[in-house]
Amino acid sequence: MFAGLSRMSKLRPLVLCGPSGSGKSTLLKKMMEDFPDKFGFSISHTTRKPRPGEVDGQHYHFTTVEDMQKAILDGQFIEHATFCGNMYGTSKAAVNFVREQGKICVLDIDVQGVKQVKNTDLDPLYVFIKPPSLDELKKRLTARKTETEESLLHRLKVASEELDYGTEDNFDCIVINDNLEHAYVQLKTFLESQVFGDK
Ligand SMILES: Nc1ncnc2c1ncn2[C@@H]1O[C@H](COP(=O)(O)OP(=O)(O)OP(=O)(O)O)[C@@H](O)[C@H]1O
Repeated sequence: MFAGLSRMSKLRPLVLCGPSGSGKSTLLKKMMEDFPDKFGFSISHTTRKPRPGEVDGQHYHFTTVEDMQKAILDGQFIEHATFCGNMYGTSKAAVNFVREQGKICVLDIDVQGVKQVKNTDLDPLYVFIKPPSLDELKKRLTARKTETEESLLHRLKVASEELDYGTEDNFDCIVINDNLEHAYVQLKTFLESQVFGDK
C-alpha cells in the first residue's frame, strides 16, 4: 500500500498554461516525441454532441448538461468551462486513470482553469508558456492562419490579461518561447529536475 502510494506521489500532474498562440501545442509535441512513455492525457467530458468518427470514452466522455452539472456540484471535476454553449471539463477520475497507468497527466488549460485547479487537492506542477511579446504573439497567430480578425483580437485581449497572471508566484516554471529550441531546453530542464525527479 505504501509502496503504491509513494510511486503514485511521484506522478504529479503537469499543468501547461499560456495564452493562445504562446506555443503550448508546439512544445507539448516536442515533449511527447522526446518522452513518449512518460506522459498521458486525461479524457475530458463534454456536453457537445460527438462529431463523426469521435468515440465516447476515447476522444471525450460525452455527457448531458444535467449529468455534468450534477457531477460538478458533487465535486467530481477539477476544472470546467463553457465554450460556444457547450460545457467541457476534466474529472478527477480521468486524471487518476492516467496516474494509475504510471504516467504523468498533462493538463493543457487556460488561466481560469489553473485558478480552479488551485482550489483542488490535485497538487500538480505548473508551467506557464510566455510569448516574447504581444506583438510577436499577434504575428504567430496571424501566420497560423486559424483566426478571423475578430477571434484574433479576442485572443490578444485575453492574452494580455493572462500574461499578468503568468508570474513566478503562480507558476513553478516560466518558459519564454522566443526561440523554440531555447524554450524547449528550458522546459526539458524543468521536467528533468522537477517532474521526473519529483520527490
Ligand atoms: N518559438 C517559436 N517561434 C516561432 N513560431 C512559433 C514558436 N513557437 C510556436 N510557434 C508557432 O506559433 C503558432 C502558435 O503556436 P501553438 O499553436 O503551439 O500555440 P498554442 O499555445 O498551443 O495555441 P492555442 O492555445 O491557440 O492552441 C504556431 O503556428 C507555431 O508553429
